[in-house]
Amino acid sequence: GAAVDQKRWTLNDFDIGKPLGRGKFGHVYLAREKRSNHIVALKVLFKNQLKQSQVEHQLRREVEIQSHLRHPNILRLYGYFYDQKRVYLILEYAAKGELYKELQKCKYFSERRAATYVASLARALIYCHGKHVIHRDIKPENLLVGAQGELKIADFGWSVHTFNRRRTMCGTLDYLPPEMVESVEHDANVDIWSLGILCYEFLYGVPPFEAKEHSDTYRRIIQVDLKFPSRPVVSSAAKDLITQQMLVKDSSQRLPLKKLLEHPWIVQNADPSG
Ligand SMILES: Cn1ncc2ncnc(NCCc3cnc(NC(=O)Nc4cccc(C(F)(F)F)c4)s3)c21
Repeated sequence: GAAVDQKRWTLNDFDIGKPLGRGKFGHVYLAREKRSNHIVALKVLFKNQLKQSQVEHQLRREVEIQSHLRHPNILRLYGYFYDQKRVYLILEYAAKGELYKELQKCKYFSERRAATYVASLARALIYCHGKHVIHRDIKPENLLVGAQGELKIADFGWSVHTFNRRRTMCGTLDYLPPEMVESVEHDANVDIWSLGILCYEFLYGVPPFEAKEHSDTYRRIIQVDLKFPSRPVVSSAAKDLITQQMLVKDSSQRLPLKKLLEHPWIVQNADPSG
């Protein structure tokens, strides 16, 4: 609630629990806010690393953007605080952890599970785009799973408000659409491309343009050099959605997210509760 946002937090307000994961800039811990017993995730970032990488402005933008986003499939950022050496992000705790670990464990997802996740992501992105926010870094590492198995998009460290579309390269290459790889102007349609990459990866266990060398991935993206392995067997409805509607080079020809939710493959396979 409002109280959570305005209060000046300090580390003393929390009991720190087990580590949940480690990122490039710091670790994430399970934590409990002492007064409310509210369980949260606490991401600890080291100021000197943020300074070295000149990303402080991105962090401020993330906190600003996230403070206005409220959606069941978007991980909440409740607030932040800092001390001498560190910045702390107070985050919603996703009890079932990182989606990519689940994907590694079961190699690939069923069409029902993949469609359910894609529909949840589409609803979250429709909500973000409605607020002129594009995430730009939709990949399994940024997807978490809540206690009821629901998907949560996390880490808006690369998100921007669409009025200032930036051209910097961001995140891993695998999920970037041609217009970002060619670093031309880009808009909310970049997230539809990334959702197409994710849909492919949910169904096959690997992203479609994966290659040993960056230069090969780059070329495969630009050429939309898409191949479907013969195993696992995937319905033609799913393949049509990916090839005809999402991984389309001309960003204006990609299926609008609202239409995606009406696509037969989604309607027939996605669990409506998300
Ligand atoms: C692993 N795990 N398991 C359960 C669980 N529950 C909740 N959270 C978890 N993990 C944390 C997920 C994150 C959410 N938001 C983030 N935001 C961020 O990391 N931002 C950020 C960092 C460094 C630099 C920049 C900058 F400056 F470049 F912008 C921005 S990380 C969990």
